[in-house]
Amino acid sequence: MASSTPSRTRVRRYELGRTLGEGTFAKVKFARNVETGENVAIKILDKEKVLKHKMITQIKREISTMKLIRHPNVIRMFEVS
Ligand SMILES: Nc1ncnc2c1ncn2[C@@H]1O[C@H](COP(=O)(O)OP(=O)(O)OP(=O)(O)O)[C@@H](O)[C@H]1O
Repeated sequence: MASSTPSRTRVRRYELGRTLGEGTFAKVKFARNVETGENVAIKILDKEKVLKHKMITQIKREISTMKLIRHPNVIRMFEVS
């Protein structure tokens, strides 16, 4: 029997859901880890915009900072790829 559930876009082990917000260089989407069932926000960078505005160094710095922060009032970054 055919399933009526629409197929969802997958990024590695994450199943993408609705868009939560958009910034200048990225879109943030709701996502679900299909292995653990955990819900997360996934940030997808627009590579062309990042390169055009020479933002790579700043973005790498933001990633390094986020990796260091562990605070109950700050979002936790799980992985970067
Ligand atoms: N962890 C998150 N959970 C839910 N929504 C989020 C999360 N992170 C970002 N968003 C939403 O996505 C939007 C875009 O986030 P992003 O970090 O790309 O840009 P920004 O820092 O808000 O803006 P800019 O990059 O233009 O300075 C945010 O404004 C927010 O609405």
